[in-house]
Amino acid sequence: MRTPIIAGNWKLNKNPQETTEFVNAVKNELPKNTDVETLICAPAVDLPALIEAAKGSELHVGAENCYFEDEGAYTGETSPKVLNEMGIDYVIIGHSERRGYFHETDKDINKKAKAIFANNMKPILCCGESLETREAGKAEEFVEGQIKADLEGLSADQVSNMVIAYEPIWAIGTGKTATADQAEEMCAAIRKTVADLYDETVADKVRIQYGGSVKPANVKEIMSKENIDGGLIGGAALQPDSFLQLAHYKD
Ligand SMILES: O=C[C@H](O)COP(=O)(O)O
Repeated sequence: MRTPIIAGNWKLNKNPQETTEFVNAVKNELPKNTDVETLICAPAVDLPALIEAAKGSELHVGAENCYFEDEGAYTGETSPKVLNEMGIDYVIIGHSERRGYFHETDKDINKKAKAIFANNMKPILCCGESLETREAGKAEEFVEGQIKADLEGLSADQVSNMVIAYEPIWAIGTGKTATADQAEEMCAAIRKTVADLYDETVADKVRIQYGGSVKPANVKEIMSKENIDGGLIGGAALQPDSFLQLAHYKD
């Protein structure tokens, strides 16, 4: 039985004070972790405020990115070792905005996944195709390639415990959601890729989220699909009311 995970990805939004205000507004209203796991992934500068405000609540805390080295001469990067020491649970890797704007490759993403596990945190691995790739009928093939490259060398136990987020680029921040059936079809294909690379047990355990214009109005239908175990949500996770509605999609 996979526990659903509703995660906010704040991207480059909010300062530490706004972070504290958000968490204080939601923390006593969240579902029990055993029912629906909730998570906020915030910019690195907001993480101390996020961790402090979330203490003792059901809310998990995550980073939006990290580097693959723990320390050294890497100006401007964020250490996975320090994220773990701070109390971070999850780190997003491979978001299409990082692949696109910051030229991150599957090799970088694979190294980051290994560094995150080495530091006792869990990666949320994003994958997803462009509109052009989808219209060429190559979405499954493209995402399968990303998954194979990004998971290379990870153990069955590691993959069982991570999260994969399917985020079609054409649905991010555009208001254009993939239909629940399109999202389910791709999440099922990702689970099959994991089964082919590992086995059915691993595929059955790994949690797969959908991301791309998820909002309170469509979350229930998306979450009703067999292979969708959660949402990775940008815009609709910025306001406490909206985040709480997403977290309580079962009610
Ligand atoms: O990581 C989150 C996704 O990029 C989705 O963003 P969005 O919910 O604003 O479309």
